[in-house]
Amino acid sequence: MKPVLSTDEVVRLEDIIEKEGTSKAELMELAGEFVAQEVERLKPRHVLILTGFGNNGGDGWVAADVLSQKGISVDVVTPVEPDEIPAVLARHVARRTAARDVSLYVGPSRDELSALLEKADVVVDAILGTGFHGSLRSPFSIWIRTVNDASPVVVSVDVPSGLDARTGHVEDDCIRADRTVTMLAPKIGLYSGDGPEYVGELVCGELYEKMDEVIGDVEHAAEIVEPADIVDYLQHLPANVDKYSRGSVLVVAGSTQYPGAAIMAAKSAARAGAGYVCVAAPEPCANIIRLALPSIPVVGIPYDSRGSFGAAARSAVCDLAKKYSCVLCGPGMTVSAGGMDVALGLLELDVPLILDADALNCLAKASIGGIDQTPEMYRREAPLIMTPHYRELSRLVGGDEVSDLVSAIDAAQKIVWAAGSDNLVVVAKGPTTAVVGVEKVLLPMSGPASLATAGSGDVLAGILAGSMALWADQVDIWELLVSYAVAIHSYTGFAAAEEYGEKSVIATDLIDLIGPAMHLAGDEALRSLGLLDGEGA
Ligand SMILES: NC(=O)C1=CN([C@@H]2O[C@H](COP(=O)(O)OP(=O)(O)OC[C@H]3O[C@@H](n4cnc5c(N)ncnc54)[C@H](O)[C@@H]3O)[C@@H](O)[C@H]2O)[C@H](O)CC1
Ligand SMILES: [K+]
Repeated sequence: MKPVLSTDEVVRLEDIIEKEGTSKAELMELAGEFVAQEVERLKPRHVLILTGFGNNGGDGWVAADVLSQKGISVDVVTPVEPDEIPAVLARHVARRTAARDVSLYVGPSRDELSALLEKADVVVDAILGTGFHGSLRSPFSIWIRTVNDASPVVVSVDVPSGLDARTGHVEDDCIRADRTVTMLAPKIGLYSGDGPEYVGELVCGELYEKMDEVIGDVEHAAEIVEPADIVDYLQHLPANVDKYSRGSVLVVAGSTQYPGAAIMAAKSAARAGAGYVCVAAPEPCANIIRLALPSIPVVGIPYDSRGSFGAAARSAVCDLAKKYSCVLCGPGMTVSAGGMDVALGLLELDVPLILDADALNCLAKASIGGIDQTPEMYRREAPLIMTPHYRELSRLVGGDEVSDLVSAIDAAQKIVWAAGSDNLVVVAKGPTTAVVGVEKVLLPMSGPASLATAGSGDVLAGILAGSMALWADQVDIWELLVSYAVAIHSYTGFAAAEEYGEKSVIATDLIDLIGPAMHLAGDEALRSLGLLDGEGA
């Protein structure tokens, strides 16, 4: 797994590295050399480097120096003369570079900048890095707009200028990078909010050769889950399995209004590997589900006047639930008094439980001021996975704004820290999904935008349930198994987009692609471990 840091932790890491004997000036030299190396790979004849007032600019000045010494023609744009640059380290490297064979442009007009952009093969954006917050001031606001209008090939240093590296928020404009070369470790803002839209391809220059020895000394905002990390869950089934040893899932879901959600979740659980799946649904919609899923038994449950779970549903569901390896509750069940009772009843049982969709909305309704204010409601021994999207997550914590990855992680941590259990995981679903446990925040591979379609969450919940049933006995870190399920869901999105077209994917398409998605994930894992060459087995 690859660590992702907050900007505060990057500063702490730099201090630790300095204590170990590598100064910040040396880090800037290494950063600039790394940028130059990445730019050189694009084989430019003419490079334009835009620098700011701070150390991000310093990295750009070093890159200018290195590239010019390699015989590449380099123009450097700076807001002030090198002697007037306020940041000490950046001023030092700017003075040095200015004395070399580079062309300097101090505070160019918009037209002058446009002319420089026109002759550049590659533009290096070293205007603003982790020190940038708030709204853009002149001249950078104008520079950034001019660059984006010209749309050249852009390599951003550390962070695309204009992006707040703490949150991923873009207030005004932001450089649209083709590639972002980030230093030491990726910053959380590159994955949050507007970040993914501007970052382009992300490359990390670790710079410090003994990174492994120091990276554990700082807190990680999150960790990226790589294909090799989930390889354990991609193994073949042992030859001696039977349908019970593969694990069983009870899907507590559906209503007259939404029988389809129960159908999609149950079928996905079966496709994800569970040996036996059963649906418990309000009686009036049970037959529709039976017709759609001939291989899956459906138990009719007492219902209310709207065709949702009714007053007697709790005991019927809980009696059944005890017999399964894992229970998924929520898809399509609507928010009703009976549904609320069912969700609260399942929380009291000693069975691995996934709460999704309306089960979470029921929970939010049953608590005052957020579930984190009443952790006893969900404190339990058996594993509990909650899978809210950002809006459901906001409701769960009493209405806090959840609008991006950073605020989603904060909200999810409130929930898991209140209970303090290793067996509790919140999957904060969004453009970048975070898997949040007490100790770890994992970022599994994100899927394509095609996954943002109605019913996609029901498929994910089913994949998660099927995976839990199959692997429950062998799990060390629940966050990792959950990340595996999220990654498989992402792969179904890529496979479906390829087959049906990006905009045309509907949730039911994803279900039959769960198997192929596992193959894709398996191939990728083996390839990254060096056990598979080329396009696949
Ligand atoms: N961490 C590392 O691995 C290394 C990082 N390096 C680079 O240093 C920058 C961070 O440098 P810093 O000087 O702290 O900040 P910036 O260069 O990002 O910018 C500060 C500069 O920006 C101006 N500014 C701030 N807000 C605004 C605004 N709203 N509008 C306009 N201008 C603004 C302000 O004047 C400040 O002076 C990091 O990103 C890396 O690229 C090192 O090189 C070594 C390794
Ligand atoms: K930058």
